[in-house]
Amino acid sequence: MSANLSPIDAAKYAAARKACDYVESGMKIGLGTGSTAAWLVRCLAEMVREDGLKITGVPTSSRTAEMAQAAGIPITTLDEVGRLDLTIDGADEADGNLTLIKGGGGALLQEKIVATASERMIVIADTTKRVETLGAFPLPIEVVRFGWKSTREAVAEILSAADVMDTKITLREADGQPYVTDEGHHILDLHLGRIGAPGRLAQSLLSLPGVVETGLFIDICDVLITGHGDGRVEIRDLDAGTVTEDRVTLGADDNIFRAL
Ligand SMILES: O=C[C@H](O)[C@H](O)[C@H](O)COP(=O)(O)O
Repeated sequence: MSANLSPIDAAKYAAARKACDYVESGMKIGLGTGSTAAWLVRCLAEMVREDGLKITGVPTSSRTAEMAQAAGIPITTLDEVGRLDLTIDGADEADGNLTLIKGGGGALLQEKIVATASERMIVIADTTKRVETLGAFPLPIEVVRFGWKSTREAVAEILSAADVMDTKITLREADGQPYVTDEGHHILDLHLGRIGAPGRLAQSLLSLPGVVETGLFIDICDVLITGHGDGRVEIRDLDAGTVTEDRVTLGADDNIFRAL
């Protein structure tokens, strides 16, 4: 390999590079947020620069917007384009039905809006994200700042009756302060251990007025591309009902590694 990528970064890169096979000139693409999505932005930027790929990106966070802009990917807003061809994003966990936990990076609300405005959503991940049952990763929920403590109490009540293993709730912080999302909300992280019924839990949480959105993505993701550190990728396509394997060459793309 041309750069000293850790196996986890190589896996993320492999998944992101494979996802680029689904991108065609002229497409409007939702650009995800996080360290895996950052690889996608680098790969797409390279295709724009070197292959003349013509795409318009709709970023799912201010961080991704800055990165895409700096990398030379033309970006616009969701309101400008309305509907997208494809969104490619990372995830914190994905189960066999491609139900996801997202929001580890705090961008779940914009990510869900962009993904649901897309014809297709592809999730790119390393193998650590693939789980049998969701819930080992704390479930982020975005809550309105006003009265967030009351919302936390109401969430605790819901959890006490839910099919989960643990019920601890923490307010996400950044630099010792409550974290504020791009949309001006707080995030509560729900440490549940195991989520037995994701759909029911999401519905109950969304019934609370202070809860804006949950990090549970249900029936949104169409394709999961899981990358391995040696360049192997597994492509699980729900629509096609197929699981296929492929390999991404690591090290052939010097420019992308130099751009790190
Ligand atoms: O809010 C952040 C997003 O949902 C990310 O896509 C998710 O946290 C995965 O991030 P990473 O690729 O850095 O593990």
